[in-house]
Amino acid sequence: MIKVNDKYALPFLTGDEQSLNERVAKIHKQIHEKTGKGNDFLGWLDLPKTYDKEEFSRIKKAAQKIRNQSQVLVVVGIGGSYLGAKAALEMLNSPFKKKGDVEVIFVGHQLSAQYTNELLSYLEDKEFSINVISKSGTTTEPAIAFRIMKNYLESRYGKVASKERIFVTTDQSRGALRSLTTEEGYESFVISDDIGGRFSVLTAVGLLPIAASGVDIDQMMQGALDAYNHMLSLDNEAYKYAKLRYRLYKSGKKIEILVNYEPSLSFLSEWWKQLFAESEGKENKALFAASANFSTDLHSIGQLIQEGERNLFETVIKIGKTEKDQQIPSDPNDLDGLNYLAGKSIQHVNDKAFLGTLLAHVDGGAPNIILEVPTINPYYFGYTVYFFMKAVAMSAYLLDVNPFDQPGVEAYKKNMFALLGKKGFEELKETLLNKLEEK
Ligand SMILES: O=P(O)(O)OC[C@H]1O[C@](O)(CO)[C@@H](O)[C@@H]1O
Repeated sequence: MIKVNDKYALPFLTGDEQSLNERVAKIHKQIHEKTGKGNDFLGWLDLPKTYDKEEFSRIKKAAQKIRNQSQVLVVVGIGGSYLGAKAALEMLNSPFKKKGDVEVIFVGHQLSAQYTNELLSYLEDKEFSINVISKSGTTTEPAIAFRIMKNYLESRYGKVASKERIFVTTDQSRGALRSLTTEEGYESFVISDDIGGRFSVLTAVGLLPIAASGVDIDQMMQGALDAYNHMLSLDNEAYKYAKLRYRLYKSGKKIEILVNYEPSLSFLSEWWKQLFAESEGKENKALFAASANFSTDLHSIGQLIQEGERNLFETVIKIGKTEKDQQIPSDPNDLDGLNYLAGKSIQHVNDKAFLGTLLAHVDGGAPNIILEVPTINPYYFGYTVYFFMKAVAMSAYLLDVNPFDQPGVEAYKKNMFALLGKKGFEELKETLLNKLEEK
C-alpha cells in the first residue's frame, strides 16, 4: 500500500486540525452518498469493483488483435484521453524499445504540424492500427489528428480493411465519433457518462493502449481494487495527503511540486497535474500543480526550491525498491575518486540523494510530504492512480469547488474557434481582432 509520511511537513503546519477533521468526515459522507457538487461524475469511485467485465475481456481481445496485426499503435487523444495511458506506458515499459514490442505513439495531444508530418513519414514502412479516444468526440486537437491518420490508414490499407484497424473509445451514444463509429462499424469501447476524462484511466481510455503495449491490466485493476478497499473508510492515506496539502495551502504555500527519483514516473506527474489542476483550479483558488524529476532537476530548479520564494512545498514519490539495479564497478586507478562507491548500487546512491535532498530542502524552508510506494509495477500503477483520484475529490471539496468540471478550459477554445472562422463565432472574432490591433 501507499503510506503518507508527514514527518517533514508537520513542523510547517498551522490551523486547527480538529475542525478540519470534522469537515473531512462530512465530505467523506458526501462523496460516498454522492451528494456533493458534481455528484453525477462519481462513476470512477466504485469502478475498481464494478467495472464491466465483459468489456474488459473485449479490451484484452482487441489489444491482442492490435499486437498481432501492428508494429505501431497510434493513439489519438488529449488531456484525460491521453495522459493516463501515457503515464502507464512510461512507468511500466522499458525506456528503450525492445524488438517485437508494439510501439505506442500518441498524436492529437497538441497541434504541431511538424510532429504530425514526421509521424506520417515514420509510419510509411510500418504496419499500424489506430485507437482514437475522445469522450466528447469533438475536441479539436484529436479530431484533426484522427481525420489525418484515418485518411492515411485508408490510403494504405483501403477503406474496408482499415475498419479492422480502427478502435474507437468514446461516449455511449453522443458525439461525432459515436455517429461515425455506428456508420462505419468500427470496434468501439465506452466512456461512461459519469466518468470525466481525467478520472478515466481505469476505463477503456487507458486500458486498451496499456494492454496493447503488453502491460498486465489484470494486475493494474487488482491494485486499483486494493486501493479502493483501503480507502473506503474515513481514516485513509488519500485523505491524509489531501489534508496535508490543504493545510499547507492555508498556511500560505501556493505551489506543490510532485517530485520523483525515477524518470519513468515523469508522465505520472503530467497525469497528476491535469487531475489536480483541472479539478481544483477554479474560483481563484488552488495550489499550482508543478512537477520535478530528481536528481535531474536538482541541477536546474533545485536552486529555486532550496532558496527561492518560500511559497512552495514538495510531495515526493519515494519508490521502495526498483525491480532492476546496477552495481558501480571498482577502478584500479580511481582517478575519478569514486572507489568509495565501488560495489554499491545506483539505487543506494539514489536513496542517499533522496535523503540528502529531503533534509536540505526542509532545512531551507520547503515542507516535504513523502508518498512511500513499494515498487514500480502494474499493480502499483493502478493503486497509485486510484489513491490520487480519491485524494483530489477530498482536496477539491475542502476548497469548496466542484472537483469534476472544467469550465475554464472553454475560454481558449472559443477564441480559437472565432479566430479560425467557425460559424457562430463571428461577433467574438471581431472583438478579438480589435483587441489584437489595440496598441
Ligand atoms: O476526451 P475529450 O472529450 O476529447 O476531452 C479531452 C480533454 O479535454 C478536456 O475536456 C478539457 O478540454 C479535458 O477535461 C479532457 O480530458
